[in-house]
Amino acid sequence: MRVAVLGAAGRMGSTVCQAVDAAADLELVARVDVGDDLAVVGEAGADVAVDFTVPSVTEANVHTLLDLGVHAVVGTTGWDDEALLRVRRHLDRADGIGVLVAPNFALGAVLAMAFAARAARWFESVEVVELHHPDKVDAPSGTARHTAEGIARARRAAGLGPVPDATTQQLDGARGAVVDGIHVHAVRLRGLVAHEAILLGNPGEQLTIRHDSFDRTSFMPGVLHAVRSIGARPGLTVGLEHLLDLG
Ligand SMILES: NC(=O)c1ccc[n+]([C@@H]2O[C@H](COP(=O)([O-])OP(=O)(O)OC[C@H]3O[C@@H](n4cnc5c(N)ncnc54)[C@H](O)[C@@H]3O)[C@@H](O)[C@H]2O)c1
Ligand SMILES: O=C(O)C1=N[C@H](C(=O)O)CCC1
Repeated sequence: MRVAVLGAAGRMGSTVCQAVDAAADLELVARVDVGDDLAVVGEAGADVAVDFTVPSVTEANVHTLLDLGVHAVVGTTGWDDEALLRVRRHLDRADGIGVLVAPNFALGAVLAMAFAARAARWFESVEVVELHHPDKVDAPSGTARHTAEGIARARRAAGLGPVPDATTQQLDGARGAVVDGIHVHAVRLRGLVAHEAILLGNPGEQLTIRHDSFDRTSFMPGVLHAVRSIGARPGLTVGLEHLLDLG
């Protein structure tokens, strides 16, 4: 399978290039970064392109890949519902092409999100804390947003109301961001890579579900699994969990 990497000079993109190069069944045919014409992806005959660029350009990259007839595995975060809908509509005109947008490719992170959604209905309170390196451009993380959305969906399905919060006087930002009614807090600290803790609270107890990525190699098995799988998944898929049999 022929693979192109967009954002190839970046922290994730360079790691993906190494992982693809090391895979016997995959061939790295194009490394794309700022200033490069995406046409090279088609000229190189890529079957799949992996996008680890920046939030401001990733949607445009995906539309170009669809025009080239290339499947896309997208790890870049910052996606909102409107952008996903535009890609979904473009896919209606791109027969057989698959796009996966996944905020986190680490198996442990995907499991942590699934565990949090399963636990959510049993707890009065839930908040999400994400912790990353200070070179990250977006906050909160795509993983935290996806986590909060899954928790909120589970709480709604169980008929739960809003999480309790008596705050009426605060400094701006003190309660973090709010994603679907779930408070999300972002820490940026030198020495960190990617970490998330989901805090679920009831009278007299707390359940903490935590995932840590200490190295970007943690994301690679998920990325390669997606590269190998996307050709059989036409349309838009959001979240690596849909490519895993989590039971
Ligand atoms: N899904 C996951 O598992 C996962 C894991 C880590 C990071 N991420 C996300 O991936 C993205 C990249 O993270 P990073 O740490 O590698 O960032 P980075 O800044 O190290 O890398 C981004 C790369 O994209 C390049 N780039 C910018 N504009 C471009 C364009 N128009 N075309 C091609 N390349 C372009 C930059 O020059 C840079 O080399 C972020 O959105 C981050 O949140 C996702
Ligand atoms: O390093 C980053 O940037 C990461 N971004 C993703 C996110 O925003 O959730 C995944 C974790 C690492």
